Amino acid sequence: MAISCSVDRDTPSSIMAISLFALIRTSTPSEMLQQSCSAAQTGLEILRTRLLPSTVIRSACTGTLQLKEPLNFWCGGRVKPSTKDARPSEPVYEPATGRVLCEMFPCGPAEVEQAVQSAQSAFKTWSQMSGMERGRVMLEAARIIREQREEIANMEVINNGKSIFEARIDIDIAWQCIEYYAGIAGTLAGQHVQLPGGSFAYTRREPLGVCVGIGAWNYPFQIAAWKSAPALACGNAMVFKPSPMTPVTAVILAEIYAQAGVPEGLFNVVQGSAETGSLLCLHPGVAKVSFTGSVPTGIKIMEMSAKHVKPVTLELGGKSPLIIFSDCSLENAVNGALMANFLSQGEVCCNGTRVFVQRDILEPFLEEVVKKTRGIKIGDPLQEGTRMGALISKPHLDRVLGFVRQAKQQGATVLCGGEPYVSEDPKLKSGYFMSPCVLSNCTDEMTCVKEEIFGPVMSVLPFDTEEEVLQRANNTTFGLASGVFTRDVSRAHRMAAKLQAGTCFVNTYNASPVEMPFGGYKMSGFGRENGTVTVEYYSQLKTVIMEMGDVESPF
Ligand SMILES: NC(=O)c1ccc[n+]([C@@H]2O[C@H](COP(=O)([O-])OP(=O)(O)OC[C@H]3O[C@@H](n4cnc5c(N)ncnc54)[C@H](O)[C@@H]3O)[C@@H](O)[C@H]2O)c1
Ligand SMILES: C[N+](C)(C)CCCC=O
Repeated sequence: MAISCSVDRDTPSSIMAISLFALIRTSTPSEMLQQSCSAAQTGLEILRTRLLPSTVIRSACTGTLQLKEPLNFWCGGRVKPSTKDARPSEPVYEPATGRVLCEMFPCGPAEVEQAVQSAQSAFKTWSQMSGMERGRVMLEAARIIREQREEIANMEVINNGKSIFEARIDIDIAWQCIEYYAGIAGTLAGQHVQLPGGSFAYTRREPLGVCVGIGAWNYPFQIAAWKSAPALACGNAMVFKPSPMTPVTAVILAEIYAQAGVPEGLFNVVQGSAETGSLLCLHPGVAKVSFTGSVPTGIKIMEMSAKHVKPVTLELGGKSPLIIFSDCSLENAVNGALMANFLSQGEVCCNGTRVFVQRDILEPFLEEVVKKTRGIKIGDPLQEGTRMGALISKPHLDRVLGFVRQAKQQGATVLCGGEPYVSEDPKLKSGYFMSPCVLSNCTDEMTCVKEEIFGPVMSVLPFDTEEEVLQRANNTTFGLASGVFTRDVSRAHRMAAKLQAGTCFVNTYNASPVEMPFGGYKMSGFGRENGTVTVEYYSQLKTVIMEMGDVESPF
């Protein structure tokens, strides 16, 4: 650890102006290679950086980091913001402290054009490589992520607010995803079909071209990996737009791909909000849009993509049911309910926030779940013992607290939490923390039971019979995930078959193996991420028909 946390603890009022480049580059800024992009004449300064070996800073402290480096990335390097026609920068906050971490410069039409051109240029090379060749480069990217796991996880924590414990898992899932699709790249193949008279036909699995990825803020690095890994494995290039609230780690992924040896411009990052995202969706040079975010934005993405008949993948929100039968292991069910509600401060799309509990075990369930929820350690997300960090922003925190207030007004009982959490640590006093909340006496009509809260709020609802709970669980426009706790195997399969959701967790919740497809039913979206099926969403099939004889014509 070249600069340790103790430096800051000794001088708590000082801000260590550590640059992100200091974390990941091998040279000083003056030594940095600065080139103009050969792919697109950007007229902007492209800064090519390389990741540091493990002797560099392994961690930064909460409340110390300031990032100065450009966050846009194309033509193989970070791109300095334009001096003319620049859009005003937007502050990016560190959720645990409320401090400004960096400034994000949104991309306008000119920058989006450059990024798309950069991707188009790289696509020409990448799409002509064999799957094995592509897979080898991706394996190297996965290896670098493993090597830089701690640095990337720290960055994720500082930018997103989740605990370091969880961020490490997110980074692991990201490299596993890239490794998985690296393996699949070499297996991509068409089909050969014999036709009459010695003629034959075959299919070619071809890439789509430049794919756009648009991400949400809850899993910034993981979402960038989930979209880029299958896209790149299939031979596509990508322009990725992270959420404006979490712009930091997608750029690190871009640097890692570059260091691993992808062609310059293969994976690009453009920063910005709705305007930048719209420019990407409407760009005629973009072949596909993969979106993760809310339902209302997903609808707009689909509308915009329709203009050029672009295929879309939509990973949207949810209000998933978790159904706990009285024949379950109560201890596992309580742990499952916590996993289903309080990971990443409850900011998880597939969370099982409608917890249906069979009436005869309602009381012991509530007693245990409240006891364990009260024991969740909230605090500095970079501390090892912390299990709940800060929510993403002050407006989002206020919104989540508003849902709790409204639930009380509508008759729910707050059994624990649901309050702003103020840490004794002075540096966290302006952070966006709240205590995890369990609501009882909920009914299906309450807002807290119907709407996605995207915060640490669990609504508990009693039920009596299997038929009744199935009907209530499916009575929603969402369909992302579902969960069942029972020891009855037949019932488990019956429920899994009848629940209208893209995933059903049985006697667990929020497990996320990269081998398994993830995605929604109903308004939670369509298309899938992870698993072999995702190849279908990032490639197209061409049929080639070969006549070996003469052409028989009726004319
Ligand atoms: N199903 C999944 O895999 C999944 C995963 C994570 C989050 N989510 C969902 O995401 C939501 C929370 O994330 P959020 O608040 O960032 O969502 P959001 O819809 O506000 O934004 C998502 C992304 O879309 C961009 N965007 C916003 N308006 C746009 C427009 N008009 N055109 C193009 N891009 C636009 C944003 O800048 C951001 O990058 C929740 O509903 C959650 O359930 C779903
Ligand atoms: C990795 N999890 C926990 C399954 C979350 C997937 C992304 C949803 O927000």
